[in-house]
Amino acid sequence: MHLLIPAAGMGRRMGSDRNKLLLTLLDKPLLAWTLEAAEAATGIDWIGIMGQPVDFPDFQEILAQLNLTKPVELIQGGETRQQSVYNGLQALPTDAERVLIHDGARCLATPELFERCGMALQTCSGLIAAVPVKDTIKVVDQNGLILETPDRQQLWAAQTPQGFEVKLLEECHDQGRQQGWEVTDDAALFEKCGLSVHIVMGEETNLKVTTPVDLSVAEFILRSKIKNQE
Ligand SMILES: Nc1ccn([C@@H]2O[C@H](COP(=O)(O)OP(=O)(O)OP(=O)(O)O)[C@@H](O)[C@H]2O)c(=O)n1
Ligand SMILES: C[C@](O)(CO)[C@H](O)COP(=O)(O)O
Repeated sequence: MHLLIPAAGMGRRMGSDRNKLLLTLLDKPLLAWTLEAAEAATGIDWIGIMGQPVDFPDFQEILAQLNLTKPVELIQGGETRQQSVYNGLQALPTDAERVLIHDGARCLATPELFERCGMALQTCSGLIAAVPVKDTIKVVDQNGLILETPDRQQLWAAQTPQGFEVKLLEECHDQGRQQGWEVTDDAALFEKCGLSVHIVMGEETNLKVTTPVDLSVAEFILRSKIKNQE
Protein backbone atom coordinates (compact mmCIF):
# COMPACT_ATOMS: atom_id res chain seq x y z
CA MET A 1 0.00 0.00 0.00
CA HIS A 2 1.23 3.49 -0.86
CA LEU A 3 0.95 6.30 1.66
CA LEU A 4 0.96 10.03 0.88
CA ILE A 5 1.63 12.47 3.73
CA PRO A 6 0.59 16.10 3.13
CA ALA A 7 3.21 18.09 5.05
CA ALA A 8 3.42 21.30 3.03
CA GLY A 9 1.37 23.61 5.25
CA MET A 10 2.41 26.86 6.89
CA GLY A 11 0.86 26.25 10.30
CA ARG A 12 -0.75 29.71 10.41
CA ARG A 13 -3.17 28.75 13.19
CA MET A 14 -0.22 27.49 15.23
CA GLY A 15 1.24 30.99 15.02
CA SER A 16 4.72 29.58 14.61
CA ASP A 17 7.36 31.04 12.26
CA ARG A 18 7.95 27.67 10.60
CA ASN A 19 6.09 24.61 9.40
CA LYS A 20 4.44 23.23 12.56
CA LEU A 21 5.49 19.70 11.55
CA LEU A 22 9.05 20.73 12.42
CA LEU A 23 8.11 21.77 15.95
CA THR A 24 9.33 19.52 18.72
CA LEU A 25 6.83 17.26 20.47
CA LEU A 26 8.48 15.64 23.49
CA ASP A 27 11.84 14.65 22.05
CA LYS A 28 11.34 14.83 18.28
CA PRO A 29 9.63 16.79 15.48
CA LEU A 30 5.91 16.23 14.89
CA LEU A 31 6.60 14.74 11.48
CA ALA A 32 8.89 12.12 13.02
CA TRP A 33 6.00 10.78 15.14
CA THR A 34 3.81 10.46 12.03
CA LEU A 35 6.56 8.71 10.11
CA GLU A 36 7.30 6.30 12.94
CA ALA A 37 3.66 5.17 12.99
CA ALA A 38 3.72 4.70 9.19
CA GLU A 39 6.96 2.73 9.45
CA ALA A 40 5.45 0.44 12.10
CA ALA A 41 2.24 -0.18 10.12
CA THR A 42 2.34 -3.43 8.20
CA GLY A 43 0.93 -3.13 4.70
CA ILE A 44 2.48 0.27 3.98
CA ASP A 45 5.47 -0.22 1.70
CA TRP A 46 6.05 3.21 0.13
CA ILE A 47 5.79 6.70 1.62
CA GLY A 48 5.56 10.01 -0.25
CA ILE A 49 5.83 13.27 1.74
CA MET A 50 4.54 16.47 0.15
CA GLY A 51 6.43 19.46 1.48
CA GLN A 52 7.60 22.94 0.58
CA PRO A 53 11.14 22.79 -0.86
CA VAL A 54 12.34 25.20 1.85
CA ASP A 55 11.57 22.46 4.42
CA PHE A 56 13.25 19.63 2.51
CA PRO A 57 16.64 19.93 4.30
CA ASP A 58 14.83 19.57 7.66
CA PHE A 59 12.76 16.66 6.32
CA GLN A 60 15.98 14.98 5.12
CA GLU A 61 17.47 15.42 8.56
CA ILE A 62 14.41 13.82 10.20
CA LEU A 63 14.61 10.91 7.75
CA ALA A 64 18.31 10.47 8.42
CA GLN A 65 17.60 10.28 12.18
CA LEU A 66 14.77 7.77 11.76
CA ASN A 67 16.55 5.52 9.30
CA LEU A 68 13.28 4.01 8.00
CA THR A 69 13.24 0.67 6.19
CA LYS A 70 10.51 1.80 3.76
CA PRO A 71 11.29 3.87 0.65
CA VAL A 72 10.44 7.55 1.12
CA GLU A 73 10.10 10.18 -1.60
CA LEU A 74 9.92 13.95 -1.08
CA ILE A 75 7.38 15.60 -3.37
CA GLN A 76 6.84 19.32 -3.90
CA GLY A 77 3.63 20.43 -2.18
CA GLY A 78 1.14 23.03 -3.42
CA GLU A 79 -0.51 26.16 -2.08
CA THR A 80 -3.39 24.23 -0.52
CA ARG A 81 -3.73 20.76 0.97
CA GLN A 82 -5.84 19.84 -2.06
CA GLN A 83 -3.03 20.88 -4.42
CA SER A 84 -0.45 19.07 -2.33
CA VAL A 85 -2.43 15.83 -2.58
CA TYR A 86 -2.85 16.38 -6.33
CA ASN A 87 0.96 16.66 -6.64
CA GLY A 88 1.35 13.54 -4.52
CA LEU A 89 -0.96 11.57 -6.79
CA GLN A 90 1.11 12.62 -9.82
CA ALA A 91 4.26 11.36 -8.10
CA LEU A 92 2.93 7.90 -7.16
CA PRO A 93 4.72 4.94 -8.72
CA THR A 94 2.80 3.78 -11.82
CA ASP A 95 1.88 0.46 -10.18
CA ALA A 96 0.02 2.16 -7.28
CA GLU A 97 -3.61 1.00 -7.31
CA ARG A 98 -4.76 2.12 -3.85
CA VAL A 99 -3.47 4.93 -1.71
CA LEU A 100 -3.79 6.09 1.87
CA ILE A 101 -3.48 9.81 2.55
CA HIS A 102 -2.58 10.90 6.07
CA ASP A 103 -1.98 14.44 7.34
CA GLY A 104 1.51 14.90 8.72
CA ALA A 105 -0.18 16.98 11.42
CA ARG A 106 -2.08 13.94 12.75
CA CYS A 107 1.01 12.70 14.50
CA LEU A 108 -0.76 10.51 17.09
CA ALA A 109 -2.39 8.07 14.66
CA THR A 110 -1.44 4.53 15.62
CA PRO A 111 0.00 1.85 13.31
CA GLU A 112 -3.19 -0.13 14.03
CA LEU A 113 -5.31 2.66 12.52
CA PHE A 114 -3.20 2.64 9.34
CA GLU A 115 -3.57 -1.14 9.20
CA ARG A 116 -7.36 -1.00 9.77
CA CYS A 117 -7.73 1.51 6.93
CA GLY A 118 -5.40 -0.45 4.64
CA MET A 119 -7.37 -3.65 5.21
CA ALA A 120 -10.73 -1.96 4.64
CA LEU A 121 -9.45 -0.42 1.43
CA GLN A 122 -9.08 -3.92 -0.05
CA THR A 123 -12.87 -4.15 -0.25
CA CYS A 124 -14.01 -0.62 -1.10
CA SER A 125 -12.90 2.25 -3.32
CA GLY A 126 -13.10 5.10 -0.82
CA LEU A 127 -12.91 5.41 2.97
CA ILE A 128 -12.02 7.75 5.79
CA ALA A 129 -11.19 7.30 9.43
CA ALA A 130 -13.75 9.21 11.49
CA VAL A 131 -15.15 9.35 15.01
CA PRO A 132 -18.70 10.07 16.21
CA VAL A 133 -19.16 13.70 17.18
CA LYS A 134 -19.49 14.21 20.96
CA ASP A 135 -20.77 17.78 20.96
CA THR A 136 -24.16 19.09 19.94
CA ILE A 137 -23.46 20.87 16.65
CA LYS A 138 -25.29 24.03 15.56
CA VAL A 139 -25.60 25.39 12.04
CA VAL A 140 -25.33 29.18 12.41
CA ASP A 141 -25.98 32.06 9.99
CA GLN A 142 -23.73 35.08 9.40
CA ASN A 143 -25.56 37.01 12.17
CA GLY A 144 -24.75 34.40 14.78
CA LEU A 145 -28.27 32.98 14.82
CA ILE A 146 -28.79 29.25 14.97
CA LEU A 147 -30.43 27.86 11.86
CA GLU A 148 -30.50 24.20 12.75
CA THR A 149 -29.36 21.49 15.19
CA PRO A 150 -28.47 18.44 13.07
CA ASP A 151 -29.15 14.98 14.50
CA ARG A 152 -25.89 13.99 16.21
CA GLN A 153 -26.44 10.32 15.34
CA GLN A 154 -25.51 11.25 11.78
CA LEU A 155 -22.48 13.41 12.54
CA TRP A 156 -18.94 12.10 12.38
CA ALA A 157 -15.71 14.06 12.62
CA ALA A 158 -13.47 13.35 9.62
CA GLN A 159 -9.90 12.29 10.26
CA THR A 160 -7.14 10.79 8.22
CA PRO A 161 -6.00 8.25 7.00
CA GLN A 162 -8.33 8.52 4.04
CA GLY A 163 -7.98 5.81 1.39
CA PHE A 164 -9.00 5.56 -2.25
CA GLU A 165 -8.57 3.75 -5.52
CA VAL A 166 -5.87 5.84 -7.17
CA LYS A 167 -7.51 6.05 -10.59
CA LEU A 168 -10.84 7.22 -9.14
CA LEU A 169 -9.21 9.78 -6.84
CA GLU A 170 -7.17 11.17 -9.73
CA GLU A 171 -10.38 11.58 -11.74
CA CYS A 172 -12.07 13.35 -8.81
CA HIS A 173 -9.11 15.72 -8.39
CA ASP A 174 -9.15 16.49 -12.14
CA GLN A 175 -12.88 17.18 -11.97
CA GLY A 176 -12.33 19.37 -8.87
CA ARG A 177 -9.70 21.42 -10.68
CA GLN A 178 -11.91 21.88 -13.73
CA GLN A 179 -14.90 22.93 -11.63
CA GLY A 180 -12.89 25.07 -9.19
CA TRP A 181 -14.00 23.04 -6.16
CA GLU A 182 -12.07 23.87 -2.98
CA VAL A 183 -12.30 21.20 -0.34
CA THR A 184 -10.52 20.40 2.90
CA ASP A 185 -10.33 16.64 2.45
CA ASP A 186 -10.20 14.11 -0.36
CA ALA A 187 -13.42 12.41 0.65
CA ALA A 188 -15.25 15.64 -0.22
CA LEU A 189 -14.06 15.32 -3.85
CA PHE A 190 -15.27 11.72 -3.95
CA GLU A 191 -18.64 12.81 -2.51
CA LYS A 192 -19.00 15.68 -5.00
CA CYS A 193 -18.40 13.19 -7.82
CA GLY A 194 -21.20 10.97 -6.49
CA LEU A 195 -18.89 8.19 -5.28
CA SER A 196 -19.36 6.29 -2.02
CA VAL A 197 -17.03 6.84 0.91
CA HIS A 198 -17.07 4.42 3.85
CA ILE A 199 -16.30 5.20 7.47
CA VAL A 200 -13.62 3.31 9.36
CA MET A 201 -13.63 3.87 13.13
CA GLY A 202 -10.94 6.42 13.87
CA GLU A 203 -9.25 7.24 17.16
CA GLU A 204 -10.24 9.88 19.67
CA THR A 205 -6.55 10.60 20.24
CA ASN A 206 -5.90 11.07 16.50
CA LEU A 207 -6.14 14.83 16.76
CA LYS A 208 -4.83 17.19 14.11
CA VAL A 209 -2.25 19.43 15.73
CA THR A 210 -3.56 22.80 14.58
CA THR A 211 -3.24 25.31 17.45
CA PRO A 212 -0.83 25.65 20.41
CA VAL A 213 -3.44 24.00 22.67
CA ASP A 214 -3.40 20.93 20.41
CA LEU A 215 0.35 20.71 20.87
CA SER A 216 -0.08 20.60 24.66
CA VAL A 217 -2.87 18.02 24.38
CA ALA A 218 -0.75 15.89 22.04
CA GLU A 219 2.12 16.01 24.51
CA PHE A 220 -0.20 14.95 27.34
CA ILE A 221 -1.55 12.02 25.28
CA LEU A 222 1.93 10.87 24.32
CA ARG A 223 3.16 11.04 27.91
CA SER A 224 0.14 8.96 29.03
CA LYS A 225 0.79 6.39 26.29
CA ILE A 226 4.46 6.12 27.23
CA LYS A 227 3.58 5.78 30.92
CA ASN A 228 1.08 2.99 30.15
CA GLN A 229 3.77 1.12 28.21
CA GLU A 230 6.22 1.21 31.16
N1 LIG B 1 -0.57 23.70 1.17
C1 LIG B 1 -0.73 22.74 2.09
C2 LIG B 1 -1.46 22.97 3.28
C3 LIG B 1 -1.55 21.95 4.23
N2 LIG B 1 -0.91 20.78 3.98
C4 LIG B 1 -0.92 19.73 5.01
O1 LIG B 1 -2.24 19.30 5.28
C5 LIG B 1 -2.36 18.89 6.63
C6 LIG B 1 -3.58 19.52 7.29
O2 LIG B 1 -3.49 20.93 7.18
P1 LIG B 1 -3.49 21.95 8.39
O3 LIG B 1 -3.53 21.28 9.69
O4 LIG B 1 -4.47 23.01 8.08
O5 LIG B 1 -2.00 22.53 8.28
P2 LIG B 1 -1.48 23.95 7.89
O6 LIG B 1 -1.94 24.32 6.53
O7 LIG B 1 0.00 23.88 8.14
O8 LIG B 1 -2.13 24.88 9.02
P3 LIG B 1 -2.91 26.26 8.87
O9 LIG B 1 -4.16 25.95 8.07
O10 LIG B 1 -3.17 26.66 10.27
O11 LIG B 1 -1.97 27.19 8.15
C7 LIG B 1 -1.05 19.25 7.33
O12 LIG B 1 -0.31 18.07 7.56
C8 LIG B 1 -0.39 20.20 6.37
O13 LIG B 1 1.05 20.14 6.39
C9 LIG B 1 -0.23 20.55 2.79
O14 LIG B 1 0.32 19.47 2.58
N3 LIG B 1 -0.16 21.54 1.85
C1 LIG C 1 -8.28 16.09 6.16
C2 LIG C 1 -8.63 16.59 7.52
O1 LIG C 1 -7.60 16.35 8.43
C3 LIG C 1 -9.85 15.83 8.02
O2 LIG C 1 -10.18 16.28 9.29
C4 LIG C 1 -8.95 18.06 7.51
O3 LIG C 1 -10.07 18.29 6.73
C5 LIG C 1 -7.80 18.90 7.04
O4 LIG C 1 -8.31 20.22 6.92
P1 LIG C 1 -7.55 21.55 7.24
O5 LIG C 1 -8.53 22.63 6.96
O6 LIG C 1 -6.38 21.57 6.35
O7 LIG C 1 -7.21 21.53 8.67
